[in-house]
Amino acid sequence: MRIAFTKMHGLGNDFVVLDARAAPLPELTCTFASALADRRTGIGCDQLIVLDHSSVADLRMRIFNADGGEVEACGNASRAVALLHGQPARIETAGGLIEATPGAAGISIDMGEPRFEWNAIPLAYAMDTHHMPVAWEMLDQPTAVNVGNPHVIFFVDDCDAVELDRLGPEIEHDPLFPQRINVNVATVTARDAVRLRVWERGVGLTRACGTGACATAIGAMRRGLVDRAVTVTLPGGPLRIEWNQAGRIIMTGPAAESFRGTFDSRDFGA
Ligand SMILES: N[C@@H](CCC[C@H](N)C(=O)O)C(=O)O
Repeated sequence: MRIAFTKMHGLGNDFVVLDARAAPLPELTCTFASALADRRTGIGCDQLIVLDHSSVADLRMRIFNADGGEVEACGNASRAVALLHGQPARIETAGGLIEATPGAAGISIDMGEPRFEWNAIPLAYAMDTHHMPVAWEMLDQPTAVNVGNPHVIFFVDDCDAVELDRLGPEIEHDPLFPQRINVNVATVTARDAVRLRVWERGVGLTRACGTGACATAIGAMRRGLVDRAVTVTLPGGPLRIEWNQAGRIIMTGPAAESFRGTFDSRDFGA
């Protein structure tokens, strides 16, 4: 079966986007998703995004990490999908309904409300999620936030100095996190500015993580380290994050289309 795809990215966090509304797709197995995402033998991406019809929104977005696992939310892909669809757009995800509108500095996404309860992160057992009494070497007392998907955030003096490629996988797979976790290391540089690096669950180090930026901004606001609107600068560039009066997270930033193509599904085990 020949399948059309669009290659897109948000700040270098890249996606292969398939549209099940345009033509039928093969079964979306873990093997198929990870084969497509493989940068040596596949098309290569951080996430496979599949669009489909929705009965509650304008469209539905399914998200598969590079390891093939299906997950609930992806901030950067939300902007990419909104760019493809046009805004305003209401997008159904496994993590909840999100809304995209055109913003002065790119596309704004209402990512919904953050959750902080230990079993909403989720953690394996009850614990204070604001200052978690845990440590992995020099990374200690993180905060945990669920913004549709699970994040743990460590505030450090210099996030560039953290060996995230070594500690990220260890923390991601710690039994404390029954659904695994996205690992964020952040440095607050001003009341409205944060630097961030992310080890993404099911992917590894990425150029940018939209939900990581949201979770980190909320974690920093909750600790009183920053004001209610901040610029979070990732290796791929900046995102503006606001926690508005209604308690909702608004993420604003760019998205871009890279190229379009087709592939034969049999080349990827489907
Ligand atoms: N790159 C994304 C996050 C994708 C999902 C994440 N790896 C997870 O497993 O939850 C973003 O921009 O938010």
